[in-house]
Amino acid sequence: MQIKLDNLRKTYFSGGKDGGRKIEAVSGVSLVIPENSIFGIIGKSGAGKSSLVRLMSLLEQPDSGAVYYGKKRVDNLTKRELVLMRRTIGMIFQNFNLFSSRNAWMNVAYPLEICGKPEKERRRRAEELLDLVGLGDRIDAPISTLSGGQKQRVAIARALATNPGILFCDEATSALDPNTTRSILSLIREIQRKMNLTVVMITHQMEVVRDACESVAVIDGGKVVECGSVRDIFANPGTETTKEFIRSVQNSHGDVVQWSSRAGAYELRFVGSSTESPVLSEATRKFGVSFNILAAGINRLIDGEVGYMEADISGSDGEIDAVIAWLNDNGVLVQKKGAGSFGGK
Ligand SMILES: Nc1ncnc2c1ncn2[C@@H]1O[C@H](COP(=O)(O)OP(=O)(O)OP(=O)(O)O)[C@@H](O)[C@H]1O
Repeated sequence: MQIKLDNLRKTYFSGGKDGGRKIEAVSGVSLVIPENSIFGIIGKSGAGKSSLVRLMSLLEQPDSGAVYYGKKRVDNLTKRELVLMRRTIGMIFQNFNLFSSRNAWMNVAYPLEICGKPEKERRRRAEELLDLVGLGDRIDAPISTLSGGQKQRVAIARALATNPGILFCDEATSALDPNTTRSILSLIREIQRKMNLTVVMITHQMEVVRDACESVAVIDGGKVVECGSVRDIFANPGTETTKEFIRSVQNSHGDVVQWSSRAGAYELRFVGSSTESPVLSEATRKFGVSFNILAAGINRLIDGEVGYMEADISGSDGEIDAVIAWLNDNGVLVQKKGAGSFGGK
C-alpha cells in the first residue's frame, strides 16, 4: 500500500502548554512512499523521526496535514475504524516490546488473541510465522532464553500476525551488533518480497539505508531536507547532513582506503557503468591531465554500487575544466572539495 504524507505538522510543549517551550517536532512534512518497497527515513537524534513515525502509524494525530494509506485518508478515523486500520500495520521497535511472561509463540499470537481468533488457529499461524523468521525450533522458548536477534525475529513474526500491508521498523536494529543487524535486514528484505509489504525503516544508521532501502528521506529539524533513491543520494548528496551520514558509513567499514593524510582537491563519484570502465585512463589520454589518487572506496547498495575517490588533478585550468565536463558526461560526478554538491543541486 502506498503511504502519502501531506504537509504534516506536530508541535509539542515541554513543561506544559502555558508558558512551556514550543517544539515543532514535525514541521510540514510531505512524502510519497511507494507501495511494495523499502523506504528509509534517516535523521540524527532529535530530528523528529519518532514523532513522524507516530503520525504515520496512527499512534498520534497531527496538528494539521493528512496521512493517506493508498487512496484512503487515515489520520481522522473514528475509534472503531482506527482499530480495524491498525490491523493493516505491523510495527517493530528497538527494544522489541515483547511480553517476558509469554513464550515465543504466545507473543506472536497476541494480536490474533485481540482479534478473537480461536487458540488452534493462533497456534498454527504463530508456528507458520516463527518458521518464516527462522525460529521454527524455538516455538515454546521463554523470551528470556532468546538472544537480541532472536527476540527481534519474534517481534517481526508478531508484527506480521494479522497479515499487514505496511511494516514500520522504528530503529529496529539499533540495539543489535553488526552481524545480527545484517541478518535482520536481510530477513526484512526477504519478508518484504514474499509478502509484498511497504516497509518504512526509521533509523539514525546509514548502514541500514545502504543495506536495505531503495529510497530514503533525510530529515533534520522536523523537515525533509533531501529525498530520493538511495543510489542517487549516495552518488550526489545535496546537504551537509546527508554527506555526514555517508561519511559515517565510509569510515566505519573501511570502505574508503586513504593512503595519504592529505585530502585530494577533488571528490569523484562513480555510478552505474562508470564503476566498471577505465574512465580515468581514458581521461588522462584524451586531455593530457594526470590524477593523483589519495583515497578510494566503494559503497555496495541493494541495487548497484557507488564508487568514491579523492584525487588531485594536474593540468592547466582549461584542461581540468574540460576533463571534468567529459567525466560528468561519462557518469563520473566531480566536485571540488568543499564546493557544495555535485551538479549544482
Ligand atoms: N511527547 C513529547 N513532548 C515534548 N516534546 C517532544 C515529545 N516528543 C518529541 N518531542 C521533542 O520533539 C523533538 C523531536 O523528537 P523525536 O523524538 O521525534 O526525534 P528523533 O529523531 O526520534 O530523536 P531520537 O533518535 O533521539 O529518538 C525533540 O526536540 C523532542 O524533545
